[in-house]
Amino acid sequence: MITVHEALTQITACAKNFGKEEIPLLSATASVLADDVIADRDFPPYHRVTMDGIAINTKAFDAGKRDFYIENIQAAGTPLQVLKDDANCIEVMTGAVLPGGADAVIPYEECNITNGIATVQSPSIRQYQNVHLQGTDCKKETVLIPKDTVITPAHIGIMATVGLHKVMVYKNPVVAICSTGDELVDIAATPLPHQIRKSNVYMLAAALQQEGIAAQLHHLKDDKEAMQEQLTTILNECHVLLLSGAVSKGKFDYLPEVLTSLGMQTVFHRVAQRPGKPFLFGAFANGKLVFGFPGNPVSTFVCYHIHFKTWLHTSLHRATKKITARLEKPISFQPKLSFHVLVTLEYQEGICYANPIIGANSGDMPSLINAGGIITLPAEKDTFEEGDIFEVTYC
Ligand SMILES: Nc1nc2c(c(=O)[nH]1)N[C@H]1C(S)=C(S)[C@@H](COP(=O)(O)OP(=O)(O)OC[C@H]3O[C@@H](n4cnc5c(N)ncnc54)[C@H](O)[C@@H]3O)O[C@H]1N2
Ligand code: MOO
Repeated sequence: MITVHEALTQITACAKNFGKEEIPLLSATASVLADDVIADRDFPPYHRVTMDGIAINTKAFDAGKRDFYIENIQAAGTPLQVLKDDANCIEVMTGAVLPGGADAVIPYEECNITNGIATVQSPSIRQYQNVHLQGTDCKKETVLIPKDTVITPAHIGIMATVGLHKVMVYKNPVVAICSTGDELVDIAATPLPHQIRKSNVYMLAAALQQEGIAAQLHHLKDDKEAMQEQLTTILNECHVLLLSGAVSKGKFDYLPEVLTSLGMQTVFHRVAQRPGKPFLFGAFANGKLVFGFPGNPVSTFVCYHIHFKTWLHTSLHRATKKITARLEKPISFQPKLSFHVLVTLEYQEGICYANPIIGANSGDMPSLINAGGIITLPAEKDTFEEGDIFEVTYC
């Protein structure tokens, strides 16, 4: 049985490049940028007026002039005007181009305007006051957002400002999710006493939605031939297959055998971890991958977040969001396995505290309700103290 570290190394080595694609700007949030976003012009692109008022030449003010004849009005969105006489002024609006010949803006609050003359009341002024000078935020051709950045709404705004109505992002893999097991019924059905609803696949589909991936859901019967047929079709239509269940030692856990008969090479089966010990990872010669998560809901959930997300994020050049937190309660754990502990996360006075959620077992779906993250405790130790600091994977 391999360690979690070895499993993650093998999974990372199977990271794939699914190419790039251009998508509409408004569909790009949460995708990963595949090209740098470059400033198409200076920011701001012209000397931008930042207060409504009058634009004057400071030399006239310094020479003692206070009464300025108003030549014209420069509204935002109108072409550049030029002072005909440096002793005059032009009324200007916020967002307008600073008129040629002017080098300061005096807000209306500091002027008196009567009969077309603006009398400046400010005791002193500064050159370029209330002017956002061209190129001071950044120059044309600057890399504004480097590739490999996860796109946020703020980035959408920046891309809109440089005129990108389409964005080059890394292409997501096509993911199929299969539930397995004859005890599982549709979520809309009323289960018989010996049945349960196939909740795990919805949990996986929802987690993938957070990555911007719409996965296809399927169900495999506990029947070898039917499984073989269905898997052949499903594998033809996806890059990666996520399975929940049928990977342990049960009499009807045919999946590993069926997948092998279809040509899958087992990269590893069983990892020294709890939950998720029977986790299966396989690869086909054509590059298609299989993540076989153990069916218990917490196992499926943890294997997705610890293992699949590592593969997905490496493939998509995306960093997995992690923080460090302090253990709020001591934990003891006997078997020599890495222990993935679900935790709640809470901030107190700026420090993040991780409170372990010790569920009944990995079939305890409700233990996921308050889970904010997962801490992976190393197999080499069995006691972990309150206050110990660990890296947390968000979930
Ligand atoms: N003899 C052994 N038995 C088991 C071992 C072992 O090493 N030796 N490992 C145990 C561990 S650990 C786990 S985890 C489970 C994993 O078993 P499978 O991956 O084969 O999963 P199933 O038996 O199909 O299901 C387990 C459990 O989860 C429920 N389940 C399955 N799929 C779904 C779904 N889509 N939605 C909701 N619930 C699901 C299923 O009904 C079972 O209750 O094996 C142990 N046994
Ligand atoms: O791994 Mo099983 O994952 O302990 O329930």
